[in-house]
Order: sequence, then C-alpha cells, then structure tokens
Amino acid sequence: MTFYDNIVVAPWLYLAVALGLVFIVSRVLKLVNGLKAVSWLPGFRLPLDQLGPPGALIPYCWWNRGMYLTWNERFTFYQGWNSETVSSVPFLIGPPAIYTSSVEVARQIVGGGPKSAWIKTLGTTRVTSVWGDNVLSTNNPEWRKHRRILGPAFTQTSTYVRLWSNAQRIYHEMTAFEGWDTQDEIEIPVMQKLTFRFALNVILSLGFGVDLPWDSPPGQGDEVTLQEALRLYSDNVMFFVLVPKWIQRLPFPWFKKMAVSHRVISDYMHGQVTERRAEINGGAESKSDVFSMLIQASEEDGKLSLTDSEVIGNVFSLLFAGHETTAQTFTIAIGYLGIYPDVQQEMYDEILQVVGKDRDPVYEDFGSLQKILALFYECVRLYPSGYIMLREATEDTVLTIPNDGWAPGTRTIAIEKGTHGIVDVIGMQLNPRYFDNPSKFDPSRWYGVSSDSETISAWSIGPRTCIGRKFAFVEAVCFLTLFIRDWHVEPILRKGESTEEWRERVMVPKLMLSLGVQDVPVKLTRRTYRKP
Ligand code: HEM
Repeated sequence: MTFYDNIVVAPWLYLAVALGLVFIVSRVLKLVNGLKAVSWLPGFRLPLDQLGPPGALIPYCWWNRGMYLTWNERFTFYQGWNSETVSSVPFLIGPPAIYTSSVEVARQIVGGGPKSAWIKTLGTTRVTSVWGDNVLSTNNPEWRKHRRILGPAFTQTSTYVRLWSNAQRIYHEMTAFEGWDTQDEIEIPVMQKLTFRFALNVILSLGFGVDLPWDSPPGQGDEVTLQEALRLYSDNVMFFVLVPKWIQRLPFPWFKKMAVSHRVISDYMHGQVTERRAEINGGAESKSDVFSMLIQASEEDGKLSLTDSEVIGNVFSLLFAGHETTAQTFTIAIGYLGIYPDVQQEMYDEILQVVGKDRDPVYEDFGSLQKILALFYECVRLYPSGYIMLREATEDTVLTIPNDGWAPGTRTIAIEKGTHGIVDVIGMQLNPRYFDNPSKFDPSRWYGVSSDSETISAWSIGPRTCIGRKFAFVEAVCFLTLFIRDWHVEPILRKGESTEEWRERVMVPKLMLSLGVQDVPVKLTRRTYRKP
C-alpha cells in the first residue's frame, strides 16, 4: 500500500475541480470567441467589460482600467497599440468591444442612417428613458419620429433669440442674488455650484417654460416645491436612473424626499400636458417653450403624434443632455481663463471691440464673438463633456479602419453581432491627425473654423449629431461674454501653490454621466464700473 492510497478525496472536491475546469474552459472559449468577433484586432484583454458594471465602477488599477481608461491613457492608449482603433475582449464578464479615436470609424458607428447595424445599447436606452421614450433613448425607426418632431424647435431663429435674452436675464439674477452686484472682489470656492444652477435655469425656461427664481425658497416641512423638486431631480439624476425602484422606496428620509420630488414633477408635467393640449385645441396661442412646441407639433401632425409620456420624455431628454454638459464646460472655461491671463485678455478685447462697455450683448452679436465661441470649442475639445458614445452591432457587419502605424490607407475588418462600438471622444479630440499639438490649450486653433465643420466632432457627427449643438454655442457665448466683460478671473491658490500646481490639482476629471473637473475655486475682480 502506498502513501497515496491512504488519501481520501472528498467527492465535493472532485465536483469543485470539475466545475473549476468547466469554468476555465468556458472563459477561454469566451476569450477566443470575443477575439473572433473583433477579427483579432489588437487590444487589451482584461477580466471585465470596462464600461458596464462592475468593471466601470472599480477604480483604475493594473487589472481593471474602468471608466477612467480613456482619460488616464489619453496620450498612450492608441500609441501603445500603434492603431487608432483597438479592441477590448473581456474574458470573465462583458461583450467584446472596439474603441476608436478615428472620426472615419466614428462616422460608421454613430453616424449611420436607417440601415446602420449599430444601435444604442439597452443600458443607454434604460438610463435615458426614465420619463418616457425620447430622441435620446430610441433607435430607428422611432428615433426618426422624435427627431423630426423635436427638430423644428432647434432650427428656428426665435428659439435662439429667446435663449439669449433668457440666459442674460438669468445671469443678471445670479449676480444680484449672489451679491456680486455690490462687490468688487468675490471669492467663489466651487464655481460649479453657480454654473450648474445657471444652465439648469436656462434649460428649464427654454425647455419646460418654467422660470425658476435664482434663490427659490424651500418647501415647508415635508412639502417639496416644484422648483426644489426639479433642482433635486437634476442634481441626483443618477439616483433615479441607476438605483433599483425597490431601493428607492425604502423608508429613509432622503429617499422619501426624492420620491416626493418625483411625484411633484410627474403631477406638474402631466397637468401641463393636459392643459397645453386643451389650450392648443381650443385655439389659444401656444407658448413658445419646447414643451408647447412638441405638443403643438404632435397635435398638428397625426403621423408624428407623441403620447403624453413621450412629450415628457423628450422635454426631460433636454434637461438630461443639455444642462450638465454645458455647465461642466462653462466651469472648465473659467478655470482656463484663470490659468491663461493672456487668453483672458484676448477674449476681453474681442468683447470690447464687438459689444463695448455701454450696453449688454444681444443675439445679433453672436456671429461676431468668434473668439469666445473658439474658447468654448477648445474647452469641449480638451474636456469633452459627452466623452463616450456607445453602440452595439445588431448584426454581423464590417468596419473600414485606418491602417496600423498611421500608414496611409485603410483596411476592412469583420465585426460580429453583439460587439460594442465605443467612440472615444477624448481620444478623437486628442488625435494628432486632426489637431496639431493636441494637448495644448489654444483657442486660436478654432479661429475661422465654420460652426458646421466636422472638426467639431465632440458633438457627434452625422444625422444623430447633438440636436442642442447650436443651443450650447449660443448659451455659451452669451454667458461667457457677460462673465468676461464684467469679471477678471484668477485661480484661488493654496499657500505656496503655483498656477501650474493649481491646474494639476483642480483640472482633474470627474467622470459621471458627463465629464467635468474637481471643484474650481476662483477669485473674481470687477472690471466694469459698479453703479453706486
Ligand atoms: C457642451 C455641450 C454639449 C455637448 C458636448 C454635447 C454632446 C453630445 C453628444 C456627443 C451627443 C451624441 C450622443 C450619442 O449619440 O451617443 C449628443 C446628443 C444629444 N444632445 Fe448634446 N451636447 C451638448 C449640449 C446639448 C444641449 C444644450 C442640448 C439641449 C438643449 C443637447 C441635447 C442633445 C440631445 C437631445 C441629443 C440626442 C440627439 C439624438 O440622438 O438625435 N445637448 N450631445
């Protein structure tokens, strides 16, 4: 009898080893199938999908790059693979994916027409359709209906004239309520608090027809006012979108407040739809916000009619897509103005030349304030608030990609159904093929570039490009012109800190639904004469 004959192996151990082997084989097969799905395109092989849970939520480390991958590796990622398009094939959880920093490949993934194989993923759709199907959440053919009905609100000059005057009014409300009008020097610890409120009030006024006072009082006791509810909702949109409904119903005081906010908004929105439909059918003149325009359009055109929840869904899609994105970029622009006093002076000089000191800017000045617009483009280029565009192939398809090593020409690769297509907007905006010295902050690179140029790809390209692109341009030029005209910006430095160190501390990205930076602390000094 040998030593080994005395060892008794428990049956469960056989089972565990067998299951372990089956698991390993299944993961190897998953990896091989994933590699086939992307035509063995070079790239990284990590355990998890980097954009879905749990991979996206795990901090950046050697075995998981997560959401921060495209930012943290923005100067090395594509260079490392010697290609503008690379693959990600997870071997534990998640679908195979293609990451691209090429506009030509992006056009095939996000710019496709009705026959495109690429659609928005189920996850993206779920996140953006909490209030009802809408232009942001749907795919063809429903998307065409939403886009056609929402489109006219974004092509009429009257929308932009109203946008300008409302943004101007809200800016003046902000300076009055915040006490800036009576001070010559102001320290602002977190610039985001103001830019977010500004952008929210602008979109609520233009989109919902709700004019929020800058400093609306809170409700009494358990009561939540509409203003408060809208603010709470927009500040905590991720809670409503990502937290399962049964958790939202747990009896914690803050959860209850969120539930009440949701109800207050829902009652208001449904009441408004009924009221506005009745007004329009009764022959009353329709209000001029997007909300009423949607109801009017859907009442007029039977083929394009929207249900109540689709109207509300579309109005909310504007809140969702058009508030945080612009607010983040305004904050970044203010941060950059503080870091680059020469650029700030150049912007101020343009404002003096176009608007002067004695009047407020008007919408007619928009076309002449080219440097301010260029500043906005440059901030979105370096910190694209919509930093990822995610799609899924619904059938086997092909992609034509640039040759490796930045050699001239292209090659075609087969992509299998189920593969994710990730347009890496950060990578695209730093691609040296499109931008000289791409890491340099230089608004002048945009001087003379037409506002419909495809170089401005951070708002997407093709028929599904951002519907609020011009809206963002107009709002930005109005806000930044008023702001730079009135205030000189400096960073608030810590003791012994240099501006460069401030930049390294503050202009560090924070990724959520959109890309922003850490809290931006700035000091403002009045440029203009203060009325006594
Ligand atoms: C800095 C400002 C902004 C940036 C960088 C930005 C960027 C983008 C990007 C990249 C997309 C495409 C997303 C995708 O296809 O996956 C998009 C779509 C969209 N954006 Fe914007 N956006 C901005 C401001 C706005 C504003 C102000 C509004 C509304 C007033 C808005 C409304 C929308 C809507 C509704 C869509 C969906 C369009 C469709 O699918 O047909 N955006 N935006």
